[in-house]
Amino acid sequence: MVPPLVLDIDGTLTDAQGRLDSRAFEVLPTWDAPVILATGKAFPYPVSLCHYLGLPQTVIAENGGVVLADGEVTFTGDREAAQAAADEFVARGGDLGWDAADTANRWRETEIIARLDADEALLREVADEFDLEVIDTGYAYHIKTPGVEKGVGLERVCETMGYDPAEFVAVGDSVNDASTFRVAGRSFAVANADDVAKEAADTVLEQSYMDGTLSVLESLREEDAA
Ligand SMILES: O=C(O)COP(=O)(O)O
Ligand SMILES: [Mg+2]
Repeated sequence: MVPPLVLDIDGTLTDAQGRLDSRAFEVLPTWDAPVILATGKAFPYPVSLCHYLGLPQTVIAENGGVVLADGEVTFTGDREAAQAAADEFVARGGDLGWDAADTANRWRETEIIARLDADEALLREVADEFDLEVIDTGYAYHIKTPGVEKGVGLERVCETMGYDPAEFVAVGDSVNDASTFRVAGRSFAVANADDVAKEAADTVLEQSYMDGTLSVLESLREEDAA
């Protein structure tokens, strides 16, 4: 049997331009074990990706703030505090880089994000005053509740569905994947990963983006066939 997978989306299933790599449609629907998408993106993104991949909807969104397993959704993280911090950031002259109607925050339930060209020092200063943290995934700044992490989300999925986290193989590219790497049995950082992810991973891959991810999946299939 191939092992179950927990996969990051941006930087891991995408290309360098952030587009989903079409090879995901070949390899993931035919994977003969659970595939969990674990992302910093808002809830609708991984849900729709599962839908169009033809995968059961088991997702970790908003860096662990939202978990869907066995049809049950759980939310952790203080959205109101994140919103208050974001409002304060704007009141002090900061710019999140999106307006209220933007899809980046519109469906976000447990945290708020800012574009990477936002004033990072001010964002961190304000977040700190609200007992929140800021993480930089390479795709956005996330203003979030400390302790809400993808790895905790994976543990929740496993509790709900009766899986063992140690059986999972994780692939990811950034700081928000480090917690997943600690919980999963085996972990791989793609070559484009940031230093935190590379440090946390068991193995740093030679190839970037979906090329790296596919190299893991191919070797897992080879191990299974051996
Ligand atoms: O939402 C982000 O900032 C990054 O998303 P990811 O966790 O799928 O890489
Ligand atoms: Mg990523």
